Amino acid sequence: MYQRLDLEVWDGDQPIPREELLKRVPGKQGILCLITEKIDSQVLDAAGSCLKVVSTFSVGTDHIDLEAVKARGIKVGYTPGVLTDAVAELTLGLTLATARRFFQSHREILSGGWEKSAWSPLWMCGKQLHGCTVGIVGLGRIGFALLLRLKAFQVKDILYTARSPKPHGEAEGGKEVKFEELLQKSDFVICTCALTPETQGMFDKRAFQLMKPSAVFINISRGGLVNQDDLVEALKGGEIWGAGLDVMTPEPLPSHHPLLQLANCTVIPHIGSATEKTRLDMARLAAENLIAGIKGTSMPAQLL
Ligand SMILES: O=CC(=O)O
Repeated sequence: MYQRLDLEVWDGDQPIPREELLKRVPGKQGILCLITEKIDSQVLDAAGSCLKVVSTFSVGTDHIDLEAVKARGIKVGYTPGVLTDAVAELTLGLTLATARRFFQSHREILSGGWEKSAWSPLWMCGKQLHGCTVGIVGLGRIGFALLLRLKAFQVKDILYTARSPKPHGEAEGGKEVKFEELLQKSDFVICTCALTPETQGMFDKRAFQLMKPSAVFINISRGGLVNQDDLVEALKGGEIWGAGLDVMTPEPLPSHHPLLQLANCTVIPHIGSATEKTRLDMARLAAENLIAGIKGTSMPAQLL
């Protein structure tokens, strides 16, 4: 039995402006949003009592006020699973790009630095994964997919933190430790955990001071996990060796931002899940969640 759904689509190049969103949501039964839209009480109230579902085109849901949604009995769909492999691959790529100074090396070619130094034994030296200890903060789907990939690099140890027991992490050779121990022992600290009120700002001055001065810090999760001023200081002061960021605050990062002035910081523009296949799979899943939420049938990926 077919049911007709009327769609109102924002197809601007930029995210929908807040005012426009507030103007368009009244009376809608479902909202399909991106991470660029803050879905809070104001939006939910503007939508009104017809609203049955918020379907986000993302695995992260920190842009949605989940308490406010829950209080109104509205369902939430998201896109876990379909992006795990793309993000795990990107994480590995960013780790290598940071540790082996890909972008810095490229800039050296463009600026004539290579012609000056030629091939020389210590020029552009970085860090290698082989034989190292890697710490994964948050062994969710993406953290675990990363763990599996890291094994192929023959790292020495893989440590991880997790909110609940992760026997599959141990079974694949990882070791669960406390956050502080992970920071102290890891040559690479890779953050893959969700942004929640508990994890907000967890990478602060104290965390960077606990890390080895030779440590590489990677964040592919959310910028809000990091106290960015503390990170800039840690990179400038040599408290850690380098950082690779796919996420930061704010996004987009202004082109004059201090993080972009640091030779030991590799920054890419939140492209973790950006492969053609993955973005299509996310689109399909978000649409299926939306339709199921409106029809009241079971959603393929329901968070609430
Ligand atoms: O950051 C992207 C996502 O949460 O899917």
